[in-house]
Amino acid sequence: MKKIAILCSGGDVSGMNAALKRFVEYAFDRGMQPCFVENGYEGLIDNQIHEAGYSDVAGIISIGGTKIHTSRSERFKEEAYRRKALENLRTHGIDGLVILGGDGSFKGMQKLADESGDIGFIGIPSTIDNDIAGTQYCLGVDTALNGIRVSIDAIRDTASSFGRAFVIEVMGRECGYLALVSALTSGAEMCLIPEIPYDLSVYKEDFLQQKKEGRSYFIAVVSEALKNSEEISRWFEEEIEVESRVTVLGHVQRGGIPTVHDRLMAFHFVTTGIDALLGGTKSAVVCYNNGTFVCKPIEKVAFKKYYIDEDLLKLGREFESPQHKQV
Ligand SMILES: Nc1ncnc2c1ncn2[C@@H]1O[C@H](COP(=O)(O)OP(=O)(O)O)[C@@H](O)[C@H]1O
Ligand SMILES: O=P(O)(O)OC[C@H]1O[C@](O)(COP(=O)(O)O)[C@@H](O)[C@@H]1O
Repeated sequence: MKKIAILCSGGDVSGMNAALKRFVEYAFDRGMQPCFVENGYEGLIDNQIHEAGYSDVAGIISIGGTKIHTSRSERFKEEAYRRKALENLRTHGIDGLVILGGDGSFKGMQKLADESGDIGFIGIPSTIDNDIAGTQYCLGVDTALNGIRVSIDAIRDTASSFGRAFVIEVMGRECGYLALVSALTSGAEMCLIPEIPYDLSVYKEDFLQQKKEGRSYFIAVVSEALKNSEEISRWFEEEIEVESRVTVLGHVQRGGIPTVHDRLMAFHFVTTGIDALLGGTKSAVVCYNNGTFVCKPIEKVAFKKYYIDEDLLKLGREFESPQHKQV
């Protein structure tokens, strides 16, 4: 292998820049020329490909987002545009491509790999949603969770001062992982995610009892997938008789200084990915499980449903059982 490239696709995450830095430095270490594809699959189609050097990655490790930009590309779903993308890779003499993205990006990568034959493709799970089957961890999740924690801690200050209920809507697309872990680690009273059926009448009995015992405020964390934040807020006002506000955390969850954990994970993901390309892998996704990084075929990753770990779900189910917490 002489030349390898990297691109970012789908939602950006904090830690992508650390991955770019490792990519450039490790490619040079292994005697290859690293290249950047700007702007995800859109840039691949439009030939936004250039060689990268040490100066391109100097000072970016502590910055969120991605220096080479990302995109969601409708054109890439059409074979004619993917043919153009492959032509561009060949023109630049690129033997391997590393793709930082989520399962959508990997589905696109699979098509590209099937249509290519000679170029190697490696996916690195990168999404704050942590919703990719086959890997326990996706790059960016730790930074997102820590950002959410800071927001919920701050909301608790005003919630307790006013004696209000706050319904905090957390991202995750169809997956409740971010909401569940955030609710558990911020000491929320309520957690609603698509993976756990809930019964508001059980919450009602518990919350009214807690109110009697002196609780004056509530924190509810709800997954964006349920699309019911306003409804839950009204429920607090009407059924629990406590003033309520909704906070949609939104895209603040996608930014911020990458945590140490995400920087380190970026290094391991990229190292494993480049080693796999050098070992002749033509198409795979780097997965992290129980402390180990391994490459798995895309079909075991992108086309399977992700399930939240059962131990976490068990903890999540405890939100609905009456706890009569004292404040
Ligand atoms: N079935 C598919 N075939 C080809 N390309 C796809 C497919 N699904 C997604 N992609 C490409 O991957 C990009 C990123 O996917 P998306 O689902 O938006 O984000 P993520 O990779 O984070 O899940 C899409 O904009 C599209 O270009
Ligand atoms: O930034 P956009 O395009 O509005 O998309 C929002 C979605 O992107 C995410 O932040 C991340 O999703 P992906 O990593 O799968 O792209 C989701 O949690 C959210 O639903």
